[in-house]
Formats: sequence, structure tokens, C-alpha cells
Amino acid sequence: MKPERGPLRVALLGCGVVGSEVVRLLREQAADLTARVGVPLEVAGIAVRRLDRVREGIDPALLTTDAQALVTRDDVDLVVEVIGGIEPARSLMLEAMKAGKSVITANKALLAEDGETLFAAARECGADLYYEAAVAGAIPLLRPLRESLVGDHVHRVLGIVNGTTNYILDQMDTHGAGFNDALEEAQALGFAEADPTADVEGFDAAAKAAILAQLAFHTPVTAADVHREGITEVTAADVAGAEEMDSVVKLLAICERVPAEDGRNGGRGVSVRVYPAMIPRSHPLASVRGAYNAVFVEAESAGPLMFYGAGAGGAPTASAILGDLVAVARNLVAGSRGPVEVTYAKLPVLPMGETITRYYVQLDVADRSGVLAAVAEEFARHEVSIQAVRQEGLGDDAQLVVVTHRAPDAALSATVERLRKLDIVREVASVMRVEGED
Ligand SMILES: NC(=O)C1=CN([C@@H]2O[C@H](COP(=O)(O)OP(=O)(O)OC[C@H]3O[C@@H](n4cnc5c(N)ncnc54)[C@H](OP(=O)(O)O)[C@@H]3O)[C@@H](O)[C@H]2O)C=CC1
Ligand SMILES: N[C@@H](CC=O)C(=O)O
Repeated sequence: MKPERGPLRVALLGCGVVGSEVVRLLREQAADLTARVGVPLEVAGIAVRRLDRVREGIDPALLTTDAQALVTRDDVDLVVEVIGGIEPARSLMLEAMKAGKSVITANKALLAEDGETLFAAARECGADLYYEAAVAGAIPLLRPLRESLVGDHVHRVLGIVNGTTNYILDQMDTHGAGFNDALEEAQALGFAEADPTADVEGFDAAAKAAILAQLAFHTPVTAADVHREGITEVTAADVAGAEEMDSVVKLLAICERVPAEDGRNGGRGVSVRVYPAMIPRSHPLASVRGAYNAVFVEAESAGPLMFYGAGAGGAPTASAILGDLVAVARNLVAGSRGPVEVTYAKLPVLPMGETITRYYVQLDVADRSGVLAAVAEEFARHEVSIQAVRQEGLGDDAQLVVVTHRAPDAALSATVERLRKLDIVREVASVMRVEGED
């Protein structure tokens, strides 16, 4: 008969927005978690930066500033990393796995920058490395990609994966809020990263896109491979332009296989990109409000799948961490391990210029005859076909709005560059990519 196993002891690294909720759930759901795992889960210690910070519901005797000593302690079985950033998080996780502990993390920035080092350590040390909370908060998304869809062929992953920017854009669209006010609210609600530049400049969404692309296409993708544009350049004219098109502006993460012209298996490569784009109000992503996230996955046999839920915040993120904690604890009790990451496909990540997109372009133009023909000529010169064109206003207020068909991004941006130089174009008031059906 197997000897009875004692409690599993958890070292928590970080006790901020997410960590404090992990502690609360471990305490409030202790009985259920024991029943689900088979043994109790106990907090062995909590590493923080400042011991003097007020922390409601946290036993001060558990706190330490010596994270390194905590992760290697003999009485620790599992490590949960919710400090964030690259260092010391990476060294601490590596130390923990070297010491035979399995690790659960929400750290997308680190996974997208240097996941391969962590996955290699997990393989070598025989440890589990789980990270459901790293993408889209509470939404079970990585496990479906990592396990449920591992027998299928995923073509595309598209969605809203950053709660802070969705909150800001939604506040701007529905309440006419200012950018800075909406960002401050998102920070107060615990959605934003420690440095919110990561959110508004698209770094956080790019890290998540890299993780999603790697899992979906079984190919190495890092944050540096992802084309990234944030929302700081989104202007009032862009939002108003979207409104006129019966569309909204959303920060999208798009990961897709680019098929080969000759139908070669694996295709030409993958395109992984993050940028603000207009989507029609009738599109399901348009109705994703506040800090919610939504992700579409398109797979060959499964067809289209949609995942939706809270994408940020302490409790939703802690829910995903607890799910991983139970899974890893069950593996420990059973003496088994979870799935190991394999990136066997070595697909190139294509440059943005080769990606096929659509543009919305709003031009302040000199109100004189021939303006439409001159603008149309520039699009034709770059082999970009126009889907719709509208001329508005007269004299100094004259505007031309052009929506293109799909074309290589390089051709579209070259056209806009040329338009800026035309003397009949006073200003390029708005340029935005358009997603959704043509
Ligand atoms: N907030 C969210 O909605 C989500 C966050 N995440 C990820 O979860 C992680 C944590 O985020 P969040 O809780 O918001 O961050 P916080 O900034 O709220 O918390 C960070 C915690 O880490 C501690 N810490 C910082 N540096 C050190 C160090 N050198 N040694 C020990 N402890 C340290 C801090 O200590 P102290 O308390 O003393 O300052 C704090 O308790 C990040 O990777 C983030 O990207 C993922 C999904 C959603
Ligand atoms: N800052 C992130 C937190 C969750 O990942 C976001 O806003 O989505």
C-alpha cells in the first residue's frame, strides 16, 4: 500500500493584486481543494519586496524578502510565481525547478521572452510548468490549445487579450472618456501591469500573442517576433471614423498560418501581430466590453471556437492559477507529470509587410476637381483595390474616406506614404487597419 501523503506545501512569490487573491482562495476553499487534490494545500511562505506593507488576511509570519531561500526550502513542494517581469522571476523559477519543485506562473512577459529556457529546465528537471493565467486571465484558453486541440490543425487565433486597453477603448467609445482617466481607472481596478506602458504600447498583448502562436502552431515564437502597435496613437479622429463606419476600435492579437501558394504542408510561415483595428459593430468582438477578453480559435476539424471571459484582475487571474495548482498537485499525488512543450515545427514568422490586411484612410483634402482621381491613381499604382470611397464636406472641410480591399501591408503603407506627399492632401487624418469580412 502507498504511504499516506502529507499536505502539499506551496511557496508563493509575490503577494500583490494576483498573489493576495491566490492566498484568499487557498484559505476560503481549503476543504474543497483538499477533496479535489486528495491532500491539503498549505502556504509554506510568501516572498514579497516590502515587509511593512499592510496586507489584509495574510499571516505576517509567512512573509519573507528572501525569495531564493524560500523556493529551495525542503518543505516546499510547489512554487507559484506572481512577481512578474524578467528578473528575479526567471532565476527563482529555474532554482525552484532545479530543486525539484513544479512551478505555476502568470508571467507572460518572461514566457514570451525566454520561455524556451524555462521549458528546457522543466523537461530536464522532470518538473511541471503551468501558465494558464499568463493569457486572457480567467479564460481557459491555453489548456484547450495545449491539450484539447493538440490533435487538430489550428489555422488562426484572433482576439482581444489585453483587459486594460479594452477597458480604455471601451470607456472612450461608450462614455467619451479621456485616455489618461480611463488608464488610471484600469490601474485602480488592478488590471494594468506594474508599468502600464506594457499594456498601452501593446507589449503585454504581443507577449500573449507569442505564447498563443507557439502553442497553436507548435513553432518557436518570441515577443520579439511579434509585430506590435499599441493604442497610444489612436486619435479622436480614428474613434470618430470608426463610429461613422458603424465600427469600433479594438486592440487585436492575430496569429495565423500563411498558406503556401502551392499548398505545401505547414504553409509559408506564420504571421503574429498586435495592433488597433476597426471591427464592425456586428462582429462578436465588438461587444467585448470593459476588461473582458475574447479569443477565436479556428481549427481544421473543430471549426471555429470562441472563448470569452474576464481577462484581467486579481480574482479571475487567481482562478486560473488555482486551476493549475490543483492540476499540478494532482500530478504530484499521482506521481505523474503534465504535458511537456514541444516546438517541433520550425515555421518562419513573416514580416508585417507581407501580411495581408485592409486599411481605412481618412484624408483632409483640397476641395478641387480631380482629387478623387489622383488619390485613386496612387492606390492603383500600388495594386491596392478600393472597396469604398466617400467624399465629404467642401472647401477647407473637404474629406475623402477610403476603405481598401485586402492587400499586402507594405503596399498599403507605401500608398499612405505617397498620399502624404500629394499636394491635394492637406493631412492624413486617420489610418487604421480594418478586420472582419471584406
Ligand atoms: N493583474 C492582473 O490582472 C494580471 C496579472 N498577471 C501577471 O501576474 C503577475 C503579478 O501581477 P500583479 O499581481 O498584478 O502584480 P503586483 O505588482 O500587484 O504584485 C507583484 C508582487 O510581487 C512582489 N515583488 C516584486 N518584486 C519582488 C522581488 N524582487 N522579490 C519578491 N517579491 C517581489 C511585490 O511585493 P510588494 O507587495 O512588497 O510590493 C508584489 O507583492 C505578473 O506577471 C502579471 O503580468 C497575469 C494576468 C492578469
Ligand atoms: N495587464 C493585463 C493583465 C492581465 O493579463 C491586462 O490588462 O490584460
